[in-house]
Amino acid sequence: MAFRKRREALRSILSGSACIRPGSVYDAVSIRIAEDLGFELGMFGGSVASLAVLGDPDIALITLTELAEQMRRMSRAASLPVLVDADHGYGNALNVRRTVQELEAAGAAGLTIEDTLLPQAYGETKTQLISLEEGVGKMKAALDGRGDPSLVIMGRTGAASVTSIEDAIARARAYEAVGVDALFFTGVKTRGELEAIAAATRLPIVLGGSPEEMTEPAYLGGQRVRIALQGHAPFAAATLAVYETLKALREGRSPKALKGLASSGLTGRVMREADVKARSAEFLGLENLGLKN
Ligand SMILES: O=C([O-])CC(=O)C(=O)O
Ligand SMILES: [Mg+2]
Repeated sequence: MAFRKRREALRSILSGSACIRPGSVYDAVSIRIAEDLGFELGMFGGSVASLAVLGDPDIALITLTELAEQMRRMSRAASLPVLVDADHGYGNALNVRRTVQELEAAGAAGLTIEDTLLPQAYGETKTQLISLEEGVGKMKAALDGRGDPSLVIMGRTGAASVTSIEDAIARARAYEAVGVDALFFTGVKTRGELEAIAAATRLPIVLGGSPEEMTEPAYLGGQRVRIALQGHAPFAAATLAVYETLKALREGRSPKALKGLASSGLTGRVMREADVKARSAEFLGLENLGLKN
């Protein structure tokens, strides 16, 4: 699927009336699995990008080049539209513009730019925000960096849990006014807060994590929430699986006695083996490569 089609698919989620749950993806294998399971959208979180690429926590150590390269690998592996968490845009507003260009070229369907001060400032233990004015400059730069008008640009704020709901609303309205496509909120804790946000804004809403009282899709859809994240359990599951497998091997279990491994059928699907087989027959003159379907 051409990148534009992926972006249009994300746009149609945003302009619809339902709230969807994206699949958390972080590499070529996870995006193919999410695509095969019928997810409408992949979410490439900054936290899992950092884990998958560096094995490090989410503290803005990953570089734009590393993030974009991982996105490019996913874009090649599958055609599922992906929303990328582009953190603070890897610097000031001029860096944001470059970030948008790189992620667009890497095939992202959409991306978020947030107003968190990153990396963490010296001596500050709590999350800090940049000013509303600087946030607006970043959103304008993001829109200016877009070459394909179908690329979705979301303004993201965590103000709800850092300063106040009023501040989150003021920031969202300012980002809305400069032309972002959607508003992404983290730290919204109650239905009352979400309803205040929905009443004061007009763009589609994306929620990055929602507490128990806000998980009902019909309720969320009614508040203009079009995408609600649900964490990054797949990465945690994969980590445990690798841990348990290596531990069992280290303890002397024979590879044949291991549990919880992907079947050859599942591995073959993930590798798109049937396609490889067909291409090998056509281009290499190999009718039987011995590949399993
Ligand atoms: O975007 C998300 O999925 C939430 C987030 O900030 C991260 O995981 O880094
Ligand atoms: Mg993040």
